[in-house]
Amino acid sequence: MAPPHPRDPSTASNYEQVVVSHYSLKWKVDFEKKHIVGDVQMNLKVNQDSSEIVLDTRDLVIQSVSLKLNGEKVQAEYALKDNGALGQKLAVSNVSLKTGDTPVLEIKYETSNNAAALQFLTSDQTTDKVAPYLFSQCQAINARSIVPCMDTPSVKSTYDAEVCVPLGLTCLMSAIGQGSKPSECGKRTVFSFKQPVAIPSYLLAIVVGHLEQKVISERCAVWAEPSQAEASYYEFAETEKILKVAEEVAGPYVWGRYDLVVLPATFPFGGMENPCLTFITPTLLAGDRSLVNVIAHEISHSWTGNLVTNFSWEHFWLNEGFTVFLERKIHGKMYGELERQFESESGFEEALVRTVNDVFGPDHEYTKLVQNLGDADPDDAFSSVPYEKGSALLFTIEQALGDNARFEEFLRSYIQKYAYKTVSTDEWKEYLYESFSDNKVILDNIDWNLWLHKAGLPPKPKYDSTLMKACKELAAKWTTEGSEAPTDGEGFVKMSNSQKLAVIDAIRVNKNSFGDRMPALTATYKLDQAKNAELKFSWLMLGLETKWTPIIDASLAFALAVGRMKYCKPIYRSLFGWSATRDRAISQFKANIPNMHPITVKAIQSLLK
Ligand SMILES: CC/C=C\C/C=C\C[C@@H](O)/C=C/C=C/C=C\[C@@H](O)CCCC(=O)O
Ligand SMILES: [Zn+2]
Repeated sequence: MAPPHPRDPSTASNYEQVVVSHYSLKWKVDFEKKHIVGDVQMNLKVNQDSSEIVLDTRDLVIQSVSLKLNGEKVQAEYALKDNGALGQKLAVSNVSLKTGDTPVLEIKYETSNNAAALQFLTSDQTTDKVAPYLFSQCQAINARSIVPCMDTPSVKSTYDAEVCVPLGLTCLMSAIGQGSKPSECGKRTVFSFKQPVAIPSYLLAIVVGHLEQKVISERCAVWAEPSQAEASYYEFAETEKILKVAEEVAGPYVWGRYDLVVLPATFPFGGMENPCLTFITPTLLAGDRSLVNVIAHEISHSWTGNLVTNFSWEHFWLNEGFTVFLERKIHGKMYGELERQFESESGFEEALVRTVNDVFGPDHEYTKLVQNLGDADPDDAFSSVPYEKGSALLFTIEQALGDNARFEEFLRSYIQKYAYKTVSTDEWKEYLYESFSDNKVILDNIDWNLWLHKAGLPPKPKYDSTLMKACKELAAKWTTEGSEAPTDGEGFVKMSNSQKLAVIDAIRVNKNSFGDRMPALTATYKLDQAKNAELKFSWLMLGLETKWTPIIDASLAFALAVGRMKYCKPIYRSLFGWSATRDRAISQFKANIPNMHPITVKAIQSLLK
């Protein structure tokens, strides 16, 4: 038997005694004051006798708290107490709750105007500049800044919501829309939602803005500001097709709708798997569908993450490593096994090796697969390690077992077993051993302690390098001293976008022998005109790493325009670390703080410490 769960360290809630089964939200979005005025009713279930209910909050102004048991109001006291990096805990005390009780707790509150989960944008800060905009990002522990809650992935609850927004704006949530009606005063619109599948708090999400919908299929649509609607529709037209392949791999899709919303450029991530409504960065609008792998990733979360959820953020790799693995399984089905092998090897070399060796260093705690977060903010530990080390572990196990079809069968049964639940690393491992009891010797050969609990790089899995070989050979022509660099772009032009990226990344790895070839590389491959954000980013980084001064303006401009942290964080890190650019970069960053997402500001500020 897997050992009992250690407590989730990132929540103050007493979820072992009491859980929230349902949240009923009434929100009024106030763009003038940049806050939400909220009323939440929580249906609780008492699992162990308790004299208190403890919730997570962050910067909330609590106006009233009332508790009812069997429809009768009960006397309760409440107090807010500082909880360090985890916010403030709200304890409702002096109550007598018995196992089996189902009390209802109602809290009226307001969010602060620097709520960690929210970015309010003025009209001028949006793409179309016609209306203000609001979006949320609750993962990992920011839901507590928009609603008092049990902010732990180990508690799953259904929710419904009524959200009152200014007339003319559209409100979307991580739920199924139930329509809208004019508010009582007629000056606003009230949108209603229901999420009938129990979700962890980090999947609560809201967007309010001037949005247009483009229908992709019966269950899929894309939402965007009108000027980006057509381009978004083109870019993500394959969503239904990907969803169908995902169902073949992972099982039936249980969430009803799968919509996308293309957010403003300040959105800090590539995508966020909010149920029924994935949030997407506009940096995916490459014009040629070349970055649609992010959609396969977010779709995969509909099973790994949203249905089978990591027990705590210490087991985040169970969300992300599995999702990357599934994303590449889907690509393998769509574009062939060689493509899956190539993407897996690229992920290992470009993301994992770089993060472990260059960003953290091989002894760093955050390079471990299973984390020991203690009272640290889980956001601080976020990196590509759980994504790539996690998926490399699954790749290694699949290869060792030597039967891909059976391993896929195992994935489906794992999803079925833990659907609607949470899972820890020990539970997953125990189920793996149970499923492959006839292959125990093979599993025992895996160095579990090294993979799960040691810092640094794991052994590199054996990939089929057919597609990677061509990239490395082309890159070598640029980095072999004494050899003649290519003078035409022919070989490069014929490659897929991900291969092009692998070429530039391989040059970055061997940049010390690249010399002064940056102008020639840029001109030969027209890299200064790249529309694909991944390629553009890699080109900028190569320029910065080789201290090519013409790259400075383009890098500053990219970091200013793009709030996706995957890009702006390494660019700022590099600019801050180069004496020729440090002062300019710091003043650009500081001047831009009012336009930036609070999560991104915090991340860039940490580079300056
Ligand atoms: C070990 C770390 C434990 C927990 C961290 C959990 C969440 C971190 C938080 O900062 C939120 C992350 C959200 C990520 C959303 C999407 C990613 O897949 C994007 C990856 C980067 C990108 O493509 O832009
Ligand atoms: Zn993900």
